[in-house]
Amino acid sequence: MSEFTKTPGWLDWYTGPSKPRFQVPAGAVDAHCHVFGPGAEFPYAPERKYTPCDASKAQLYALRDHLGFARNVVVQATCHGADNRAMVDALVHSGGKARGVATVKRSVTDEELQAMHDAGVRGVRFNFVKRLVDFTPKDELMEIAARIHKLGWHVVIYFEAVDLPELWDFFTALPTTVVVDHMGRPDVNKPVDGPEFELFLKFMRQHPNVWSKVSCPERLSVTGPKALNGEQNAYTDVIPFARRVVQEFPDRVLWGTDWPHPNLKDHMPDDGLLVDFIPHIATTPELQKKLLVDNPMRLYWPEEVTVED
Ligand SMILES: O=C(O)c1cc(C(=O)O)oc(=O)c1
Repeated sequence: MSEFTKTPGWLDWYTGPSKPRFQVPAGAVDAHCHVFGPGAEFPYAPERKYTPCDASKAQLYALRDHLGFARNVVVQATCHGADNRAMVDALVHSGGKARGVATVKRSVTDEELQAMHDAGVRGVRFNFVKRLVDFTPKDELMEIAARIHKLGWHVVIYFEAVDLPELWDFFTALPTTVVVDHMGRPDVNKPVDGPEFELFLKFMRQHPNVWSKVSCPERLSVTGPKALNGEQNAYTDVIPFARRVVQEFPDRVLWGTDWPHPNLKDHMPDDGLLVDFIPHIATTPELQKKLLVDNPMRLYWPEEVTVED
């Protein structure tokens, strides 16, 4: 029994997801998902801002198989702080089918970084969403970025669209590949060709080292409809934003389920229907293969990618 009590109102992940109608290409990667604990084995961090339900590696990998994916990228969830044991445990029990993104402090040693690398970690996450984490000084983050750069890792950044102007100089000074979580959380009430999203597109246009996850429509959508009850046209208000990014930057986009969907307040999506969202944003087989196979393989399993000449 876990000693942890979930945050009031916590929504658990959806049990019994539907089988997607959209068949993902062979070798597809779910490039953004998490494990939570289980808390009895991997305690949640004292500094966490929420206490989730448990979501184990076995449950994650069962979902992977059910949805037709081949691999996962497990991103350290903020409820585990900089204690990466649950995520690393998931990687080492994946049979080489999972890579990870860690959260580290400046005090992390080179030996610890190397051990994480050996387990399959290939990036660190810098989080600027105030409801999720306390502020880490930018000079500390820059120091971490310089160290992980030497390992060939990248930086994953999570922030809200309104904060991009303030964070611009820091982000554009990062020496690594930079992967933006959930398209920088655009306000989809605003126009797709308005100044806020234009700034994000400019960020990607001017900086070829910046990639984006076109994930989390269930989090960004205001008007839905929700991915529930067989809905094949879910989250239509998010489609123009994600489609725009996929079309303009087809070689720098990633997709992930975001399972087990931390902190959703309104509904918990059927993950099978979330997969059916993909062809609405990557509209051709070529774009789908880049999004789901070629791009994540290049970033996370480059040693398996054969370069065609
Ligand atoms: O928006 C969120 O609440 C959220 C939280 C986390 C996390 O707690 O790590 O990760 C995500 O990708 C999204």
